[in-house]
This record gives sequence, structure tokens and C-alpha cells, in this order.
Amino acid sequence: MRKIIVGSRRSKLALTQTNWVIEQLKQLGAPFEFEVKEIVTKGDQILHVTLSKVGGKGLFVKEIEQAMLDREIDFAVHSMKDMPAVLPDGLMIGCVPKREDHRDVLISKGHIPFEQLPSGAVVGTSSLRRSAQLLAVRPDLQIQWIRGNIDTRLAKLQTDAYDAIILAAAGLHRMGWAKEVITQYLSTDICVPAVGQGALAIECREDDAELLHWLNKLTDKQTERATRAERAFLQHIEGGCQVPVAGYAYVDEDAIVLTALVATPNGTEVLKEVVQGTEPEKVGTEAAKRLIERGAKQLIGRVLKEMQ
Ligand SMILES: NCc1[nH]cc(CCC(=O)O)c1CC(=O)O
Repeated sequence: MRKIIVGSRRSKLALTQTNWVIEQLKQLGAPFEFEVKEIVTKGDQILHVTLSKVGGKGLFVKEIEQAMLDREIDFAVHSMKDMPAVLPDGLMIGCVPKREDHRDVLISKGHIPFEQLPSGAVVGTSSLRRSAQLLAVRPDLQIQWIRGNIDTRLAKLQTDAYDAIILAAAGLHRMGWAKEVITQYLSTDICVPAVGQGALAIECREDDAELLHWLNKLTDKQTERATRAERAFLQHIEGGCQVPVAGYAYVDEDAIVLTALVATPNGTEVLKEVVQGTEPEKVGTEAAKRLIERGAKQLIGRVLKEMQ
């Protein structure tokens, strides 16, 4: 029986997601033995620095991708939103399982809802996307950077001077902590999720036909089409990690409905488009094109200039 080595980051969430995928493959009858190999990524080593300042998403996946190309591991389970828009040659997303809840959630001391947070309340997030959208509707809030794994952030809410923090619902659901901690699910009208949020991406080598055969059985077609549209948008808007960018798509019958957004970090300028279509890449590209027609490139240029 072939032994499949699965690479995983060491965080509780990463290991939970990895073990979930292995369990699903076993239940589907995949004729493999599995071994999990933990990999400490750059992103995990420098958790105290603002992510957008140190190179962004790629930091969580680079070492894992190299191990896959070197054949030290056979596949890896990523949170889709941590994946860069373009993959290295020889690797592919071999499977996209059914999406968890895509929304962001508010977790506040005393479970005060978002609308009732007092003026000046301190909200912890390290995401420019979240801060921009929250400030757009509540410019009276104060955003404070917070970093670390989900458990670290939940602990910081209790010990540090935050009134609330924002996290993705999906991570909390997967860890089984949702009921206990979530104050409020934020509607996508208030906070459009990150591209890929709530979805998993299983990355493997393009030439591993035997593994791909089994991964394919775990793919959810609707999630796969929706996230392809989101990632096509991400690739074409070319915002980089220093610009607030958001994209969320769902599938309604045959149509893909994508909401795409670009904003300034203080939320004073927000460009948003909703695009419908049947071909994922076309929908994503069209959303980027329409935002660019409305001045997205100039907005991104101004944001990057102010960051220097
Ligand atoms: N930014 C880190 C990250 N990457 C994936 C998740 C979990 C949720 C998901 O799979 O989208 C989280 C935590 C969070 O944003 O709350």
C-alpha cells in the first residue's frame, strides 16, 4: 500500500484541517497509508510582525511547496485564502472540498454587537481588508493590529486592551469553538470575505495521477467554481498584500455571483462590483476589469505610495 506523506503547518487549525482531509479520503476508500509531516513556515516563525509588511501570503506556503517539489511530501492542505493567486510550475490545486462558512465574525467582550460598540472601541485585526470595510461603516472605531494563531488572538482579546476582534467563522467552526465565542456573523454587505475564505485548497504535484484520482472524489464542484472566480479576480486586480482586496462568490443554479472589492485602508474609498456569469475565470476577470475602469489601479497606486 502506498504511503502518502502529508505536509502540514503546525498550528492547531492546520493540523485539524489536514487530519479532516485524511479522514475523508479514508472514508472514501482511498488505498493509502498516511503520515503527517509538520513543517514550520516563515510565516509561523515571525507571527509578531504585520503580515503585509513581511511579504504576505506566500510565507505560509513556500516551504511546503518546496517540500512537495522535492518529493518529501505528497500533498498539503491549505486554507485557500493563504494561497497566492499563482502556483509554482509542477504543482496544482488537486481538490477543493465543500466550503465552510465564508463570513467574518465579531467576537466582543460582553458580546456587544457591532452596531452597538461604543465610539472609540478598539477592534483587533491584522487584515487591511477587514479594517477598511469596518471603518467604512464605523469610522469612529479604532483598529489595533493583532497577530498570531486563532487561539492566541482569542487569548489576547481577554488579556489585552481590545474591545473586540474579527476572525473568520470557518476556523472557529473547524476547531469546534464557534458556539462558545462568536458574538455576531458579519453579513457580506458589511464585510466582503477574503478570496478563498472558508475554503480549503489541497495542493499536490501535477503528475501524481493516482493521488489526484482520489482527491477528485472529495471536490465540491460549486466551491471549486466559486473559488476559481475569486482567484481569477485576485490574480487580475494585482493588489498585492498591502491593499485591501476582497472577493466572494457563490453558485446559484448554474450562475456564479461574484462580489469583488478594492478599498483604501481607512475605508474612505470603496469600489465594489457584482458580476454574474457561468465561466469562473471570465467572471473573475470581468470583475477586475470593471473595477479598473472605475479607477481601481489609481486607488491601488495611491495606497502603495502612502505605505512607503
Ligand atoms: N489569516 C489567517 C487565516 N487563514 C485561514 C484562516 C481560517 C479561516 C479560513 O479558512 O478562511 C485564518 C484565520 C482567520 O482569518 O480568522
